[in-house]
Amino acid sequence: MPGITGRISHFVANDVVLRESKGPDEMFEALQTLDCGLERRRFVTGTQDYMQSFTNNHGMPYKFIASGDSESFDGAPWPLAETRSRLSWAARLIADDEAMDAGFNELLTIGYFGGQNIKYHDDGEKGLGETVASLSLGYPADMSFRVKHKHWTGMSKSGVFIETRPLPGTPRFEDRLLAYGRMQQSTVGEPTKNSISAASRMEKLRTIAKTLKLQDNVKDRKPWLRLRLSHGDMVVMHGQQIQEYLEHQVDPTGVLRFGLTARTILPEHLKPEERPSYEVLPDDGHYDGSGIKDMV
Ligand SMILES: O=C(O)CCC(=O)C(=O)O
Repeated sequence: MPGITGRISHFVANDVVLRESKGPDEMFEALQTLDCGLERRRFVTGTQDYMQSFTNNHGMPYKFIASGDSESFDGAPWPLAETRSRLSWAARLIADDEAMDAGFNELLTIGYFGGQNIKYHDDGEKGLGETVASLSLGYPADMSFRVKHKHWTGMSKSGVFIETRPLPGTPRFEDRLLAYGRMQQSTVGEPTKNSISAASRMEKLRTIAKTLKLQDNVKDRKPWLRLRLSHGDMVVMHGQQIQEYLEHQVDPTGVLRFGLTARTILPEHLKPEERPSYEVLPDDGHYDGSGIKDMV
């Protein structure tokens, strides 16, 4: 993606993948018959509202927008460990680094029924690894990515110029890039030739937003990327900047879909009381894509 270090990869399932043993067809069937403990959970934001869709979480706890306990992969319905293994395999192909050696340690399952969806958000919470992958089962869905509000307009909602490199294609890109470069050269600290106080820096950032006539106008902000996720497809998002600059939403097109998303929760970011009582072992790596390799 222009200006962003990172990759979004779409793995399109073919008939071999769909029909293989423990593949998406069997998983979809099983998720409808096994008790997966899907439930509507409350948002963690203090409201008493429930999320529309039905969720559960396995492996390390994920401090998601919805509250609720996490459960061990041991004893979980088989499609969940199978999904973890497939997503870890896909992510290793994209993220060729040690961080993926143990595979993902967390899996969030979302069941979407008639008309439910997940609105724009990012998966860049503190304490997450920089690779996130998901598997789609059931009705197709549209996954859309768009530039976040502040990165689109170039300023915060209170009118302060933001100090991150602008993305090509966003309003006033050239001017913002120049202003960004200049601001990078001045530091906050003891007054020196290049240094200014925090208060005058803030004032300067407001002035830049006004001078550049940045507008809090997002009507031209169309999705930058739209993927039609069919049954069995996987998506791997790799790179912290994808989550920093972009947000995504997922809109199922039919009455029943499961979206299973795996992440790496960095244990050092969990408080002792947040750690699970069970051990989350590395993924056993049993899925190796051999069904597809055998075709070639
Ligand atoms: O349903 C999906 O495919 C993805 C859900 C999602 O965006 C998330 O868990 O962050």
